[in-house]
Amino acid sequence: DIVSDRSTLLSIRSALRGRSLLWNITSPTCSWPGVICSPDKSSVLELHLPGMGLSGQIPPGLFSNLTKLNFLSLRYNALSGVIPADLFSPLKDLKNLYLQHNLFSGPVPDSIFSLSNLVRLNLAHNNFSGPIPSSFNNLTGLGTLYLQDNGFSGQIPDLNLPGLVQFNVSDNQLSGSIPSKLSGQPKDSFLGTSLCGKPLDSCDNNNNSNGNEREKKKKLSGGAIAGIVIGCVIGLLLILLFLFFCCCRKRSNKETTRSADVAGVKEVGVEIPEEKGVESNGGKDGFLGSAIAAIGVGGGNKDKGKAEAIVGNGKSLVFFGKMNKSFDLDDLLKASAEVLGKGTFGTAYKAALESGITLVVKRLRDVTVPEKEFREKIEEVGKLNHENLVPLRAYYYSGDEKLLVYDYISMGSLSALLHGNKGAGRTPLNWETRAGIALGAAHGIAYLHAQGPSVSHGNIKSSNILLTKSYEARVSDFGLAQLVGPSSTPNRVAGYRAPEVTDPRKVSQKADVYSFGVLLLELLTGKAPTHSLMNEEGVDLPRWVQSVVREEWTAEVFDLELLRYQNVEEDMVQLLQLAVDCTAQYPDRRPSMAEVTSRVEELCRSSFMDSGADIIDNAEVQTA
Ligand SMILES: Nc1ncnc2c1ncn2[C@@H]1O[C@H](COP(=O)(O)OP(=O)(O)OP(=O)(O)O)[C@@H](O)[C@H]1O
Repeated sequence: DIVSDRSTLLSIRSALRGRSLLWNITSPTCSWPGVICSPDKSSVLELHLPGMGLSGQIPPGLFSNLTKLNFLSLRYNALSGVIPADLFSPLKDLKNLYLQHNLFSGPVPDSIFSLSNLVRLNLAHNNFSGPIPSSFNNLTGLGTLYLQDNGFSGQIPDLNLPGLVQFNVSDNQLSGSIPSKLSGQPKDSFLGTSLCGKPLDSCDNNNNSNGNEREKKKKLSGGAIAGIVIGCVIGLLLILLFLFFCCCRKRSNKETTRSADVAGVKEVGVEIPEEKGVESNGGKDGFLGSAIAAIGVGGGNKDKGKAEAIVGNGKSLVFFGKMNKSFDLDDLLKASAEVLGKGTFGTAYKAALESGITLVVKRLRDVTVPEKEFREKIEEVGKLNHENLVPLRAYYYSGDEKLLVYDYISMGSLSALLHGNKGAGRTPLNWETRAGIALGAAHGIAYLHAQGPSVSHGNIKSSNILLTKSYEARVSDFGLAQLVGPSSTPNRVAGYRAPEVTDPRKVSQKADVYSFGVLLLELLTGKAPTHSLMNEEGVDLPRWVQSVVREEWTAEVFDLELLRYQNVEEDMVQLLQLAVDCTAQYPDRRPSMAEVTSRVEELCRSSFMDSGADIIDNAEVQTA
């Protein structure tokens, strides 16, 4: 019953150090973070303590009373030592056991093999050792068995688990042949071992090639020495030849300069230090004009000619709105440039003008619409004006070149911020910031949709949500999907695309809502949807989240960085619900963008009024 469950949880609290100490003994057991009870609150069904900083050894009998537990997650902690053999014996109903990313050592505890209801078992990224026990065969309902990155040795036993879908033993000291029942698993599941046989190379090949290689090594050793000597002599000769060539060139250069001075010729040039990432003509300078010409023409002195041709052909930049024409095409082409990235529609350059203004120039490729239509459509885009959109300042159109000029948004994209630098020194994105970004992006998209029922963005994803210094969201790249051919659409938009979309140039407003829903899931889970095919369940982000939520493991989906904040779970769950609604399979079941915006607004209001979203620091943990 709940009284004995509570006493077990309290002993867990005193045995394992970490954030679980924050369980407040004056509040009911079922309200403690990570504890999920049965609907009548009579027993604890799930215990989720991922990334709680738990450490130390687990004492025997620690889970003795939690007999109704079906989900136990202790992943991403620093728990260590040998797990007591009978630790899991009382947990007869356990279906999911997640112990990955700890420091456990020794053999797999025997009691695991008595858990006849177990469906998912993850022991990966620990220091478990010894052979992989054949008693895994007792777990007849097992669907997932992850043992990668441990110290398991010897052969894989003959496993006969009919329901096994996910299996991984990579990065262990295993050898011998892979049992035939596991030959249908992907190669990656066995890499970093000395195993052989399907899906890896056949064991015969392995033996032969090992033998051959050993022989070759023996035979080659004499020839190798001779080779090294000859190589050294040739190398020396080449160096001498090179030095001789350099001397000759220097002398001839001096002569040329002298003759130019004599004739009164002086070349004028602005020296700009070479910038990292500039796609320039052979890396000689960092001008945008040169970068663009280098791509179009291929190099040499033609670059200059090309840049001049763009300026000199009578056409010029077309400006939008109140943007005073403080620069012209010539200034733009003379700006020092840095490649920001290659996107669906072309390459984006950061261009720093001599006047101090920084802009972004997008060089479109594969523009499929005729000039008249292009100009009409881009004029429509230029007229849009909202604080949550990246303003299009100007464009340039010629037969060869189509350039779009935007404001430079200094903090880069949400994608880079969420998935870029995961190392030390990174500032975690807190709940308020994430909710604020969601709200800003929703406003921007809702404004686009308000222009008319046929107006949509068509390419909503985290690399198109740019952030200002104060983390305000600016939606970019709107209106471009209709201008370029479908062939140039890379796969990375796939994770955001609504299931009904077949032509990327025809994305409805409801399909935008779907993509926005995926973006919300990305903000909440910290997972990139484009990588989701590689996630544990092998499905896309919306389906993964839906399956987790359906089985009521909601806390498992959130980004670990978000679990550091108190009093916001309710709001996080509400935003998750909204994301799930947006990613409904059928378009008419999805809310409109206007409704989405008011729901995000509502929860931001409640979240920001409640100023309890503070980071729990270690000092508080110690004193709680
Ligand atoms: N106005 C801008 N200010 C700052 N960075 C920008 C700006 N526009 C684009 N970027 C950044 O430049 C990079 C390339 O952008 P681009 O829009 O060309 O491609 P993408 O967003 O990766 O893909 P797609 O073309 O499908 O939108 C991205 O990292 C993007 O965040």
